[in-house]
Amino acid sequence: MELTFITSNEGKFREAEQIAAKYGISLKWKKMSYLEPQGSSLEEIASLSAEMLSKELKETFFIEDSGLFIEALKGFPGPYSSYVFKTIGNEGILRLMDGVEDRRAYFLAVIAYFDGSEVQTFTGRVDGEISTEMRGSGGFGFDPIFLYNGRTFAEMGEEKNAVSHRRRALEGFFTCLSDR
Ligand SMILES: O=c1nc[nH]c2c1ncn2[C@H]1C[C@H](O)[C@@H](COP(=O)(O)OP(=O)(O)OP(=O)(O)O)O1
Ligand SMILES: [Mg+2]
Repeated sequence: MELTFITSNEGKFREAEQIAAKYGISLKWKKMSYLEPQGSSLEEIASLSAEMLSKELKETFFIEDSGLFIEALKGFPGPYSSYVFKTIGNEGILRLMDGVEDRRAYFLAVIAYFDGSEVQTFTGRVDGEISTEMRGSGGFGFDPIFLYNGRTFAEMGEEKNAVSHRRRALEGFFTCLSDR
């Protein structure tokens, strides 16, 4: 089975491709950015984005909206993670967290799948902590500052795919497809 994944983010695509292969699914990368409406939750943003794209494209596809949510910062950067990463980046987040005791954070990924007639969403979450310094060279985005069981996602390499928010969201998606 082949599915089209629409994203401008190569890191997301590479990880999704590796995870899909474990389910015997191949992914076609439609590399493009798309309008992301402002929204209060990733679920809302992902489903609205997929609805808008479905009017434009006459094919089935899925997208993913994801983000880093930091408890001490009341969920920031959350739905604004892409913009925050491109502006202040990991260094900026570490500065905001300088001296903050509560390091709890989680990643969320929401897959929105358009099957030709409707949009369905699948959510994955992984809990961790914000490190006090950047560590590791693997992965992408906020991986160097996201600690999971003592290692950053950037230090975990492929092991990240076994526990990440992306793995958990895709697992729900692929399981639902196989039950159809
Ligand atoms: O596993 C991850 N490890 C580290 N950082 C991550 C991860 N997953 C999302 N992130 C961060 C970076 C990204 O820029 C933002 C998602 O923003 P998001 O709008 O979903 O993605 P994007 O703009 O990079 O690509 P696109 O919208 O074309 O799919 O959150
Ligand atoms: Mg985006």
